[in-house]
Amino acid sequence: MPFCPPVSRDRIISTFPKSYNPEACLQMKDDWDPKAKMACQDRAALLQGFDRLKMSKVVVVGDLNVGKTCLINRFCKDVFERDYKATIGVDFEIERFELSGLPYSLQIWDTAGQEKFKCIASAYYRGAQVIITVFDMADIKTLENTQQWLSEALRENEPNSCFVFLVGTKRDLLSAEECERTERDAINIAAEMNAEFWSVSSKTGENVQEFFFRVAALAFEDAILKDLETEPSTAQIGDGSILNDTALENAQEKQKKKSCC
Ligand SMILES: Nc1nc2c(ncn2[C@@H]2O[C@H](COP(=O)(O)OP(=O)(O)OP(=O)(O)O)[C@@H](O)[C@H]2O)c(=O)[nH]1
Repeated sequence: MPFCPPVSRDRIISTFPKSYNPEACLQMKDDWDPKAKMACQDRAALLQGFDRLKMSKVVVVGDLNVGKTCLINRFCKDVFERDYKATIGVDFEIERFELSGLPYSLQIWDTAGQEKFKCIASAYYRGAQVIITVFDMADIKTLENTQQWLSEALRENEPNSCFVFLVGTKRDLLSAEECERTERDAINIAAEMNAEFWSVSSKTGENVQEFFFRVAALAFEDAILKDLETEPSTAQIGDGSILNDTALENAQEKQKKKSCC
């Protein structure tokens, strides 16, 4: 099995993360899908699915200056940069988690919002499991543009293959009333986009970790369920049947050969 260093304690997700607002969420449930849960509990499912389960691609899009880079940096590095530095083309971070006892990573792509870099950035939309469309809660025009950003990102991906999130940043700049009004508008747009809505501040860190944990949990569970659909042998193992030692050794042997190749 490939070497995998331990995940830091604050990236261990053991319970299913809640949505920000039940009016605009992608899943109402408060626990993992039972099938996915069983597959995770099974050591053989870990070994067989390791290659494909380890990483999901997340693409972050939205107008320039809305706070995409700050959102990613707050989560991945716990820093906030006050001065604006435009992203040139794309950049990415890899963030490692442990979910239900399994290692899992998000590859988070930060794309440029500036028009002149759009053609470079859009080349990286393909193969996304998650699309995060970002707007600035203090600049309502940027909310109106999110649907355009989403359709451009979706165009590069298979239909119904992506989870979509709509994230409002800079909530620290708004009064409670302004925040409520903007969130109401955003929830309506999220419904049209079939997206889950979150309202965050990268400056204060409010809701940032909760948001990315939610992204990781939904993408991870989806990856496991898709894996069970495409590989019936894994599904059988995931049914909870107890493996005997020979079956487990065979699975380990198979995994060794895969990593070797
Ligand atoms: N007050 C406040 N300012 C923020 C927040 N997030 C970002 N900013 C500021 O907004 C500006 C733009 O942030 P970026 O993260 O660079 O914006 P971007 O969307 O990545 O911009 P492009 O790279 O051009 O696409 C910076 O000056 C940040 O300091 C926030 O939550 N609160």
